[in-house]
Amino acid sequence: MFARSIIRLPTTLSRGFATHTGPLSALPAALHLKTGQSFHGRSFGSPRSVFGETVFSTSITSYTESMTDPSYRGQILVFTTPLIGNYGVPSNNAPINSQDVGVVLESQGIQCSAVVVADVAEKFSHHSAVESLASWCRRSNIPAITGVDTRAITRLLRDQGTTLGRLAIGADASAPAPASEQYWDPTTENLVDQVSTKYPYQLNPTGDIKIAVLDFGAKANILRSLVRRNAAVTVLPWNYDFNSIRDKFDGLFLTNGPGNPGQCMEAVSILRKTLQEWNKPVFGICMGHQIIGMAAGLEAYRMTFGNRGHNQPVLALASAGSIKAGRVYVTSQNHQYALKLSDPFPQGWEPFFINCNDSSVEGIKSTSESGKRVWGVQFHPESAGGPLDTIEMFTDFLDECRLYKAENVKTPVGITIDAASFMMEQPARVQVSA
Ligand SMILES: NC(=O)CC[C@H](N)C(=O)O
Repeated sequence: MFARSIIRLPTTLSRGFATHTGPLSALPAALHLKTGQSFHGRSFGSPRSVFGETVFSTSITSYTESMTDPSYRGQILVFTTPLIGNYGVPSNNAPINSQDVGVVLESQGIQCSAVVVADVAEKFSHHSAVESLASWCRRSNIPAITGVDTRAITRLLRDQGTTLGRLAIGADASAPAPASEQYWDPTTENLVDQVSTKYPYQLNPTGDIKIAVLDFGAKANILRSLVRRNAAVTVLPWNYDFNSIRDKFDGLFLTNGPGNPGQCMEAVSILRKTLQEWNKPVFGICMGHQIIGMAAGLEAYRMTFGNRGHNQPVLALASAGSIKAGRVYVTSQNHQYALKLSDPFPQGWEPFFINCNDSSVEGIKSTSESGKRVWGVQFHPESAGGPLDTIEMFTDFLDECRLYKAENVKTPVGITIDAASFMMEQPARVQVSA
């Protein structure tokens, strides 16, 4: 349905651009859904078949960032934008310096299980591109399908909800679809444990404010956004006993992460204790926000098809820092779960943002009377990709940490974190994610 001619630039337009063509394989491919529907097309990635949870994203750009976002772990990612791959894939090697988080994209490599596109661009053109989407998928062992009607798939997923699927490649594509009990459900596993760092590590150790990060599968741009604002960041495994070392830090940050937050109850109990006994600022994004909410006494539930895209409008219900009550911010999102809007809200907490499309809870905060400084947002202020409407929330959080540190003489001003005193044995270079 999407004419192949739309990816052929007239020679006058393409002249002067570095354009490249990646040969596509002729292997057949099929996307099977557990609910019985199948879509047939051509393979352009690795020649292997996978199971996964089939989700769609409405983002029109940043396929490289989405595919490397660890929150997509276990998922077959359907792009609703018809032409994907036209600007290729950049090198993921960041220059080594003190503010380096080690990667250009959102983690070390592709995190989703597979990708589904209507029309993969065989030609790509961008000054930073080093390879085509097809070659990146093949090199990363990630299967991919093109030539399928992604509008029809998306309409199905919107009606029946996120659905377990199988991307079958080659001979598997012509074989019958798997029986419904054969579909693997990634949410039954603790995906966070697969992508969280196994060892603590530090970034920008000379920064002026010491922030601990509980890593549920951090997007690199969250770490960059903290480091670029001069935070000294210590990244900890998701279930690290933070309370045993919390006095070394001026603030705590909880990252995004894949799967069901119910798999992370260990982190919920650690945080519950932190919130009861510690008054320093705490900020969480997406999975981090869900963990904060659960520790505060709210319930998390699974949405029908979640929110994945870069144009989700959220209404601020309260003012804090750069955020003004009554304003609508356009946000980047990738989530399947959300916090339930309870009435009344747990004591000491209030809703912070609400989604303008589906009224889901998009943020919570501690009330000013509570004496706490805690925020969680369901959306991604760090973007990558998406709009930067709420990026200053990182500055707000670090400003609060600096203020608290300045006002409380008992905070560890001048204490140098002796990493060896609490870190496990670790390799020389620890990856941001598995
Ligand atoms: N981006 C995220 O952190 C996603 C959180 C959680 N895995 C969800 O789907 O709701």
